[in-house]
Amino acid sequence: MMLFGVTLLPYFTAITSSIFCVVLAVIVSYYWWVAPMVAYRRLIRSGFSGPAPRFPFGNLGDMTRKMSKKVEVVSKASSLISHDIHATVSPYYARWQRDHGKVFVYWLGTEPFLYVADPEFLRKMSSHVSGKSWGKPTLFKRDRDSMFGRGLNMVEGQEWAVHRHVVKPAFSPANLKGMTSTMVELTTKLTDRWHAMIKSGSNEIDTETDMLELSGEIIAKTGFGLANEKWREVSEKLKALQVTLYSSHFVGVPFWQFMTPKRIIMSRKLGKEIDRFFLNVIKDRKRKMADGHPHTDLLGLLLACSDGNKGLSVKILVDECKTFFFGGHDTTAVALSWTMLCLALYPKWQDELRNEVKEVIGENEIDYSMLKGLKKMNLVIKEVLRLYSSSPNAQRQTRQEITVDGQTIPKDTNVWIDIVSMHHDPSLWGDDVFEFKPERFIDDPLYGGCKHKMGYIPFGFGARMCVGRNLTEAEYKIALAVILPRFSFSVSPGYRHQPTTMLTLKPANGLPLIVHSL
Ligand code: HEM
Repeated sequence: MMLFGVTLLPYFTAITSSIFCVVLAVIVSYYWWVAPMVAYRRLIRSGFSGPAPRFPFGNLGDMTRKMSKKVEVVSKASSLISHDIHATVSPYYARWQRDHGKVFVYWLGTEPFLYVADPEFLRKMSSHVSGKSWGKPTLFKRDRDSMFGRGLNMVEGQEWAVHRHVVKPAFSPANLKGMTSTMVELTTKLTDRWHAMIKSGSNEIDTETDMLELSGEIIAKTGFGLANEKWREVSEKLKALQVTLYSSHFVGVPFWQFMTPKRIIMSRKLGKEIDRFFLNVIKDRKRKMADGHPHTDLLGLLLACSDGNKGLSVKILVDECKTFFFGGHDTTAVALSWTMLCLALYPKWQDELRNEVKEVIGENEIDYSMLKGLKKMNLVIKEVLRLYSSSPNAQRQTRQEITVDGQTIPKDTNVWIDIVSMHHDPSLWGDDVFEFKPERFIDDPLYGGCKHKMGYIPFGFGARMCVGRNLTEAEYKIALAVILPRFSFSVSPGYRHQPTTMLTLKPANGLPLIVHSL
């Protein structure tokens, strides 16, 4: 392009690039600064306070700094193990609570979150919101896409209602009854291995690893009909993905993906491999179903709903498989692991449960209908899930403006509900809050004497409450009913008590126990 003999192309290119940069800068600053700041100011004007954020890291600096100074509750003698774990698991929340109360605003990068550890506030906030009207934080949907995609725990609105309706029957008593013999068979296989190890002179067992393996195999066989050892491969990949996703301290910071490229590449790679695995599982099952194979397990139910125009797409089927495979084994495995620890710490309860199993089941084959007779075991599950909630928090995003006692929570606000904090709050549970006391659930089976009904929520709350809780109960009781009559166990001197959050609440240093055959 020429004007008065001068070529205009370089000017034109420079002007276009400048306009492009200005527009990009406006979009970026609007998206990452102006919009979150507007939402933040509305929360502050409504009376919420919180630690001061620093652009672009928000409060991540404090969170990672305090994380590295995390108190380590180390134990050589089991009497030194403390169940007062909130300040160990989330030291920053414990500290901010002291300064700002049980409801405050903090920032993950440029995303403000409303932190809630006050059950009355939670009740008021959620009382007029249906399951369909809750969202999930966009930040996590994006970050955890390779793990959950658009699986049940991440979707919302009508899509959530459809998914939930499809998967619910998989956890019906009739289906759980059908899974019992597989659960017994797999736990017995594990105990045979323990007997062999003990015979060969090695009686220290990493219970966490074994519980993960057990519940992985159970969900693989009962939920997806995977008859071979292939599930181990996907279980390993999901574990690696979990570690990869938790390896970044920059979640929520603009362009943070570029700060941790290895993490992004690794999580995408693992995500794709897991997708491929489940795609093959789905194809295989479709072939079998065409040959008349029954389909009452989770995968069968999902596939039965995938036919026709309104059915779940193959992509969503894969996402649900990932969601349930991960959700179905990690949570139950850690619940079983913490239970083994507590029973090792309190031999009185170990004996009581062992005697109960002998009374209720005796020499008979375990049948699903017998499980409800394990009443003391019920008390123990509840107390373990109070002290060591497998799911340490729940998250929501508001899809409508909500007002609580005159304070407005704007639409699209991220909400972080700290379950561990509420389960360890002396003002809700009394002076014995840090004691392991399953008997607190005898007179009050649902809430264990908690002063507020929303103060005990190991499986979440409202219509989005955990869909797999009956499966957990069955698996948990069957595993203990097989293990307890065969073994006694105590805490290994090598155990270092350090619960930590990695999506679920895990023992950071494994869970070695000393196991003896009975
Ligand atoms: C000890 C065991 C378990 C615990 C403590 C647990 C805890 C939770 C919690 C706290 C939530 C969030 C609820 C909310 O946002 O209000 C949840 C949701 C969920 N859980 Fe579990 N869970 C366990 C076992 C399982 C199992 C065995 C499965 C599947 C086989 C499962 C699948 C899910 C799914 C799919 C959701 C999302 C539900 C929805 O959004 O509608 N969970 N769970």
